[in-house]
Amino acid sequence: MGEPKMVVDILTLFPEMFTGPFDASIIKRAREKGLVEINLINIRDFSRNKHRTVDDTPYGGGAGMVMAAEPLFEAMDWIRARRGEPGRVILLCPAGRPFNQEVAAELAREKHLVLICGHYEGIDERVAEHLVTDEISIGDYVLTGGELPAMVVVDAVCRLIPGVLGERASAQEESFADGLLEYPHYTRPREYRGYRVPEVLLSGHHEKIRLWRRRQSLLRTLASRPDLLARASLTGEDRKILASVLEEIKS
Ligand SMILES: Nc1nonc1C(=O)N[C@@H]1CC[C@H](O)C1
Repeated sequence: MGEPKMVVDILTLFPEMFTGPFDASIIKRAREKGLVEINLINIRDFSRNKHRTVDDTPYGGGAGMVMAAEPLFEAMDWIRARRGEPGRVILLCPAGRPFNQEVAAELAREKHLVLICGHYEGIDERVAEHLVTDEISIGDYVLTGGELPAMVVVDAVCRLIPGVLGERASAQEESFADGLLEYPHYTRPREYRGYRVPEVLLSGHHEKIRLWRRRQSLLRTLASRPDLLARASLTGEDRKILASVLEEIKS
């Protein structure tokens, strides 16, 4: 097995949270194929006191606990000693850059990512100031820890690594790559409880099917995410399809 295409070191207090998602399906296969190496590193192993504490009360008072800097600095020293300077050191937090497909594609080009999963009220600011290169948020809500966000980021990034999805990469990538939502998918049977598959998909007419799918992507994006449509890279054909859709709506 050659060098993995990507190494992800995850600093977490709960490594056991990751066994399920990373030992199944596509991520599992990517690891077995040696396309990605995921190392779960327990922050508590780098605590330098006999009670193995990793948090403490906040300076300035206030409720809750703060994750201490020392174990994270020590863990980063250990990572650097083993594998050199990571490409990115990512802190998952609500204040971070909103995670999306573009960010996933950017991270998928890196050789070595470190993800830091926070807990408690937050992490000593010296970690963000002196260790972190990127703060990323998976959405505007507050979770109990950074582990689920880390799984989301790893999932979205790993599937973009060449060879992970194999030949199945196509459709989802194409549609999101140009910023549109996916067209609807159908499989056997042709009719189920009276619900039929659109005739065009049974026609074997590839050009009609391509056009129908593109129209569906445009319609869905227009209806659910007009903001994406405004930013999407549309072709002349797309604009014609949209014009005809808007005509139909008006009539
Ligand atoms: N939304 C998010 N996207 O990334 N991370 C989060 C998030 O809610 N993190 C928690 C906040 C306090 C605790 O430290 C962990």
